[in-house]
This record gives sequence, structure tokens and C-alpha cells, in this order.
Amino acid sequence: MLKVPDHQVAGHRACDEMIGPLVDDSGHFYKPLQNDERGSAEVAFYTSFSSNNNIPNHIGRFFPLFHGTQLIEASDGSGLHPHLVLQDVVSSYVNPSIMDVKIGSRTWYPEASEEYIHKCFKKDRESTSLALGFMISGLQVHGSEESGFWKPDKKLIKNFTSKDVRLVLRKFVSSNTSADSGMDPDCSFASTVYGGSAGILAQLLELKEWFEDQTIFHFCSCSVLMIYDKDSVSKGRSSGAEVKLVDFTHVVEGKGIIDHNFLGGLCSLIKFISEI
Ligand SMILES: Nc1ncnc2c1ncn2[C@@H]1O[C@H](COP(=O)(O)OP(=O)(O)OP(=O)(O)O)[C@@H](O)[C@H]1O
Ligand SMILES: O=P(O)(O)O[C@@H]1[C@H](O)[C@H](O)[C@@H](OP(=O)(O)O)[C@H](OP(=O)(O)O)[C@H]1O
Repeated sequence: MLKVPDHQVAGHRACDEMIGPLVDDSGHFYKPLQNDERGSAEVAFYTSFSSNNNIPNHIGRFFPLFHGTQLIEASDGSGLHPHLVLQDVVSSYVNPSIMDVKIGSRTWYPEASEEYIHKCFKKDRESTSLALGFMISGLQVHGSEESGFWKPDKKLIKNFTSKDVRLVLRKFVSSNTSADSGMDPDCSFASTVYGGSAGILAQLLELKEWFEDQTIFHFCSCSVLMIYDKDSVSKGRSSGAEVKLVDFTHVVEGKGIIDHNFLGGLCSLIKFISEI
């Protein structure tokens, strides 16, 4: 049975008769192919990535598993539409806290049209992308059974300044996070979620090491998803903190050159998190 995901934090959504992703109860995430070249570009990326023998196994785990494409009924009722069939990277979590961070100080690639570059450049300058090398695209933080999720709306997130980003990265790992909380975030989950040998920071550093070397792909406009489960931490279990990369509609060939745009943004995010 396909349904609209409960835990999508950014991107095109299935609502108001708009086509958007669907999930099933077997752990699959169906992302509709965009009709323009973005859809085919993402299929081409997953196809190439999943058959590339030069990708180390420990790096492969940062990417959703790819199960090809499938024609399924679109979420907007418009009929059969091709979808990427991906691993649903949040399906194993009960109440996942998730942050989508779009990496790179620029979200355009040099080969793009002038019009597209102009559109992206404007957004990069208005968001924190240009200044920080990354921007928060969406998030949800689980509070408690009673309070549910803190999921700031898109408009608020769009206007995040560098100072807001610093605060939100703290709120993401705090127990006193809620919509109207004026309290100083306690960061009580920081050491378990960000820290530790299996924490988010360790995973980002592992990714960084690969990006310092890989010249196969340039990941324009791609996001790092950070996911964990507060309930598990509170119950003394591991947070299950995971880093995944998503959104490969604008991946281009690396042509033997390091992806300095992604690498720089990743270093900046690492620095922000390591200071918490
Ligand atoms: N494999 C996945 N498993 C679970 N959730 C996912 C997966 N891929 C994406 N998501 C969710 O969907 C959101 C949007 O994903 P993505 O960026 O791929 O979509 P998009 O519509 O191409 O975005 P944009 O409009 O920014 O280009 C993510 O923030 C995340 O919440
Ligand atoms: O953040 P917002 O305001 O939702 O803006 C969207 C976001 O910037 C996407 O990255 C972009 O897709 P591309 O990166 O593929 O350009 C999309 O373009 P679209 O409206 O043409 O789909 C925008 O609408």
C-alpha cells in the first residue's frame, strides 16, 4: 500500500494535487522522476553509482539503495508515472529527528544555462549557502509523545541566517526543543548523536575523507540528511544516528577534479557541528 511519507522534511511534496514521493510498508521510497532532464539525470546517477566498482563499500552505505525505476500511480491521481525506487532511509525509525542540509556554496554547475545559474545564484546569496557553504533545507525534531514534532515551516527555514543555523544545529540535539521554546537549547543529546565513534561527526569525517580524493562526480545541490531517534537515546540505547546523501538531480561528471564546492561545504558543516 503506497502512502505519502510521514517524515519528509524538504523538496517537492505530494500535496495540493502536486506530484510527490510515496512510500510503501516494505521500506521503499518512490521518488517521481521530474519530467525534464532532472529525472533522467538522477536515474543516470544512481545507475552509474551503483555499478561503479571504484566506490568503496564504506562509502556506499551513505547512499540510499537503488532498486531501479517503476511505473506507479502518481500521488496526484494523474495516472502511471515513472518513479525511482529507493531505500526509504527513515523507515526503521519510529520518531525520527531529521535535518536536510543542502551542501555547497553554489547550487549550480558551470555547464548550466545562464538563466538557471542566475536563479540559483540569487537563492544561494539569499540563503546561507554562499556565506556558510551549506543551507538547512528542512527539518523535524521529535519533542515527546505529547508535543510531537517541531517542524518549522518552509518560509521560516528559507530565512535562516547564519546565527539561526548555529542555534538550530543545537536545537536538533536538545531535549527542550519546541516551536515556541525561547529556552537556551540544552544540547543533551549532542555527545551521543553528534559525538562518539559512530556519531554524525565521525560519519561526516569519513565522507570528507572520500571527498578529498574522489574526482568521479560533482554533487551539485545535493543534501546531507542527518537522522536519529531521540527515544532510543533517552532509553539508553544507541541513537542510531545516520548520515545519508540524497538528491542527485544535479550531479555532473567530476572529470578528474575534486568536488571543492561540496568538500568546502562539508568542512564548514563539520566545523559548525564540532563546536557544539
Ligand atoms: N531515500 C529516501 N528515504 C527517505 N526519505 C527521503 C529519501 N530521499 C529523500 N527523502 C526525503 O525527501 C526530501 C526531499 O528529497 P529530495 O531532495 O531528493 O527531493 P527533491 O524534490 O529533488 O528536492 P529539491 O526540490 O530540493 O530539488 C528529503 O529532505 C527527505 O526528507
Ligand atoms: O526551495 P524551494 O523554494 O522549494 O525551491 C526549489 C528548490 O530550490 C529546488 O532545489 C529547485 O529544484 P532544482 O534544484 O532542481 O532547480 C526547485 O525548482 P523547481 O521549482 O523548478 O522544481 C525550487 O522550486
